[in-house]
Amino acid sequence: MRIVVTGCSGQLARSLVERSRERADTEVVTVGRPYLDLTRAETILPTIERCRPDLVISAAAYTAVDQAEAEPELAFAVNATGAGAVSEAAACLGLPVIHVSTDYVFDGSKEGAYVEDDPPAPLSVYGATKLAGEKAVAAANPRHLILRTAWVYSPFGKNFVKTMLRLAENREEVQVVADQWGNPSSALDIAEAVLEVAARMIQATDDSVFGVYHLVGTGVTNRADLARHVLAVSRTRGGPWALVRDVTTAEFPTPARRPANSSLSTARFSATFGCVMPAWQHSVETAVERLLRDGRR
Ligand SMILES: NC(=O)C1=CN([C@@H]2O[C@H](COP(=O)(O)OP(=O)(O)OC[C@H]3O[C@@H](n4cnc5c(N)ncnc54)[C@H](OP(=O)(O)O)[C@@H]3O)[C@@H](O)[C@H]2O)C=CC1
Ligand SMILES: Cc1cn([C@H]2C[C@H](O)[C@@H](COP(=O)(O)OP(=O)(O)O[C@H]3O[C@@H](C)C(=O)[C@@H](O)[C@H]3O)O2)c(=O)[nH]c1=O
Ligand SMILES: [Mg+2]
Repeated sequence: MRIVVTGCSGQLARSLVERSRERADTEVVTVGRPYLDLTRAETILPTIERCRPDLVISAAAYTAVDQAEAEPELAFAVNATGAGAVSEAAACLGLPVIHVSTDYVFDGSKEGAYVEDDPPAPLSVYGATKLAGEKAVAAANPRHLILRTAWVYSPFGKNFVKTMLRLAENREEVQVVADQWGNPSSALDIAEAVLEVAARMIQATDDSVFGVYHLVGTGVTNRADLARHVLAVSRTRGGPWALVRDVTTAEFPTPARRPANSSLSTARFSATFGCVMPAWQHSVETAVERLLRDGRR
């Protein structure tokens, strides 16, 4: 099977490429700017068509959560209009689409884990544009999976795990919010699960598998405890370390509001696809070890 993924340098795109190399029957091709630009609708269908894929993964997005507050039009163009156009292109070519969305569609006021049917109520421009993207993707192509993930980290690109290692190099202490709870998710683990379900989607003869699913690492934590785990692993492997001081969100103001609890239930995904994600602690350990060994890219 040949899969086209939007975005070339993205964490998930690069993880999909890496994981596909372990599968003889799977080829992943990434397409990005300038050839496929989500803000230039006319670039989308021809670029995807040229790759002759069996399935499209819509992973490219405007992911700068704070920056999005200052440029909502661009974030909307990429995350909503652009995502919808990718889904429509897939539909035109007779292909199913897997679109990646976020925990930030929720406001974080729920006690316990969000399920797929809980009402979304984004607090940020990024969250609102991703929610609009979900709707556009679903409207354009009935053969869609919308996978909401969260707190993604990997050896690639920008992410919280790499930020903590970098900060610890020059600081004795880092201040991290302890009142934001969620599910740290390894892009490599997500990629593995996505390639597993991709095959199922291509073969699906009825529409029952299509829809919205939550797909995150197993277990819930807060940002400060995540940082502490990253740096504890780093220290035992001879890497940088710093003390993590708990702060409140009020003490660490940012342009975008973020949910206090955006933990997601993966019960629907596991029940449908028989796939359980590794514990977040274990995957963080693997990622930190690799980052210390191979350097941060
Ligand atoms: N990172 C996270 O914590 C989470 C991410 N998600 C979602 O998962 C998906 C993958 O995230 P992740 O891999 O971390 O993203 P990254 O931020 O690592 O990569 C984003 C990708 O989108 C591409 N992109 C941005 N704008 C455009 C555009 N106009 N046209 C074409 N491509 C564009 C970038 O291209 P370029 O290489 O040219 O910059 C880049 O390849 C996204 O949909 C995101 O919303 C969901 C939950 C958590
Ligand atoms: C760097 C840093 C951040 N923080 C806080 C700020 C914020 O409230 C929280 C997370 O900060 P970040 O900006 O690293 O992460 P953020 O950009 O909010 O990450 C989000 O990205 C998008 C794409 C998603 O879809 C989400 O699932 C989520 O992963 O941690 C600290 O408390 N201390 C620090 O030193
Ligand atoms: Mg292969």
